Amino acid sequence: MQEIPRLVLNSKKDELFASKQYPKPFAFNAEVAGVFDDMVKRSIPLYCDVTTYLGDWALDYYKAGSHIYDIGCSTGTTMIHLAQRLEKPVTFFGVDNSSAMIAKAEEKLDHAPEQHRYQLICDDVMNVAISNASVVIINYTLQFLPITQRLALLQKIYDGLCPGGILFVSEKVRFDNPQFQETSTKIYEEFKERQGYSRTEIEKKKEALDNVLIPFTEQEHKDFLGQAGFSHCDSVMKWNNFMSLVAFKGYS
Ligand SMILES: Nc1ncnc2c1ncn2[C@@H]1O[C@H](C[S@+](CC[C@H]([NH3+])C(=O)[O-])CC(=O)[O-])[C@@H](O)[C@H]1O
Ligand SMILES: O=C(O)C(=O)Cc1ccccc1
Repeated sequence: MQEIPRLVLNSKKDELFASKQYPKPFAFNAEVAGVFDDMVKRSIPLYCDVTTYLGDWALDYYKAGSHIYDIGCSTGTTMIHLAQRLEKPVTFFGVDNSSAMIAKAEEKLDHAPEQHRYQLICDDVMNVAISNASVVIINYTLQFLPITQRLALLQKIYDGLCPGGILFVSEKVRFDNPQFQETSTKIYEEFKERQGYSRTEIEKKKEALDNVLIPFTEQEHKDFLGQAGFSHCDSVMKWNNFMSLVAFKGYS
């Protein structure tokens, strides 16, 4: 059994929405990149657990010499974590359209293990070719893409995966039932308060994210993954309104 390394998280404290100047609408600019590691750790329930857990899945499905894509790689936390755990050599592709995030990822990858190759691509994922992939990760990123692009992206990922490869998807999700949606929102906001965010910070970020982060329901994710061609998919982790799914590309 493998020891799990600690995640490399190093940013300033996120106090963006406590200040007068904050990104509205929300954008992945230099200010956000500068506090991002703290922001995700305190805003996404089980963020560290999900990241180490996807490593457990990757270990079972990755192939030597294949490509591993992290779509919406932000500051490179997932890539460096995987790189530390995968022994056979692979090529990592970190894709993000925020130059501020890519700059942070470059710094983090300075200390990455040497058996792998790393390529950071600063571009919209819709412009990036995907090929020879054994594992593709898209964590908390599909939710920021225009809904009209989401199926096309999943199809492109499917086409770029080798048979037997997996896609690991994590997202904030919405509940169909309005009462469940209301309760889960309340529970999520209490989670944020326990993480040290004030009511004002929570409200201001919520406004900034309106129409920027558009969550699907669990069923919508499963439908889209099926339509994209995946032979099966399942939810593998869920906390209230955040979840992870794994989709498998079959051999036929
Ligand atoms: N069209 C796009 N093309 C490329 N990148 C994009 C696009 N839209 C948004 N992004 C990028 O997707 C990332 C989403 S954050 C991912 C966290 C990471 N996965 C993590 O597990 O640490 C999630 C969050 O902040 O909630 C940002 O860095 C955007 O710049
Ligand atoms: O959905 C929210 O309210 C969040 O705060 C999630 C989030 C985390 C990091 C960047 C953007 C959104």
